[in-house]
Amino acid sequence: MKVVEKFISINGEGERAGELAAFIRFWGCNLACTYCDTKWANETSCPYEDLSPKDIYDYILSCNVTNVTLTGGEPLLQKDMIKLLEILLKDKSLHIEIETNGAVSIEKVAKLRDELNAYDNLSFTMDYKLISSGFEDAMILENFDYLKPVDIVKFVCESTDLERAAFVIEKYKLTDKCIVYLSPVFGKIELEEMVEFMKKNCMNKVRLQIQMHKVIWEPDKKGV
Ligand SMILES: C[S@@+](CC[C@H](N)C(=O)[O-])C[C@H]1O[C@@H](n2cnc3c(N)ncnc32)[C@H](O)[C@@H]1O
Ligand SMILES: Nc1nc2[nH]cc(C(=O)O)c2c(=O)[nH]1
Ligand code: SF4
Ligand SMILES: [Mg+2]
Repeated sequence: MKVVEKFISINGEGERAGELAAFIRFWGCNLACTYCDTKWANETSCPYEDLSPKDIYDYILSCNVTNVTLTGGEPLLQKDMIKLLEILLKDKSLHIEIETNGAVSIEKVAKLRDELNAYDNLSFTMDYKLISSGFEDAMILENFDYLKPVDIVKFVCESTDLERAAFVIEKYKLTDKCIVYLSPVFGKIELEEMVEFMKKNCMNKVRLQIQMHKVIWEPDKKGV
């Protein structure tokens, strides 16, 4: 599997924000979002380590942390992802979070989670890419069918995206299915504007979420 960086940090996003996690960042993506903060990881010239699922599990064990974030790039493009998850899910002490872009089917992973009844050990944080990303047309809407209450759908927004985010949340009744986040494209929208929008649109059960690691460290620092 193509790994461009691996590190321990606090998780800056998601349900376990603030908790320590081992991060595995995989190389390559099928999208090229305008705002992507890890474009470097998607470049053909980006160096990577070729690690087996077992190598990755051994690294995770060596970290001595129980949360694991699989990210990228787009982690679900890695051909051994199911093998990796089969190994990780045998270890009931781990909680695995998969950051995915909504443009790759989550069906196989979701079905593995069903088979293993592993809802306490695996969750998706899936983006719904909005207009400003340039990739709304790539969204696979069937992915919504596989989401469970432990999962997150995240809408990363600029000002021009807010109305569309509210529309999609309502149309697919996402707050009834899973956790829903609105998150700013870093530095591109005032947080106050997002809160005012949430108030005006009575966005109950939707949460504003900020990338904590960009507050703690320089926003483009790698490995944190
Ligand atoms: C780098 S992506 C990797 C995982 C997957 N490719 C995806 O897009 O979900 C991880 C998360 O960072 C978010 N992200 C990327 N660039 C961002 C930015 N400039 N501001 C806020 N969030 C950003 C993405 O929307 C996604 O939720
Ligand atoms: N600290 C920290 N938390 C994160 N949560 C999700 C991340 C990601 O890049 O997907 C990330 C990241 O890059 N750093
Ligand atoms: S899908 Fe994720 S990794 Fe790919 S370009 Fe968009 S934000 Fe970056
Ligand atoms: Mg990141």
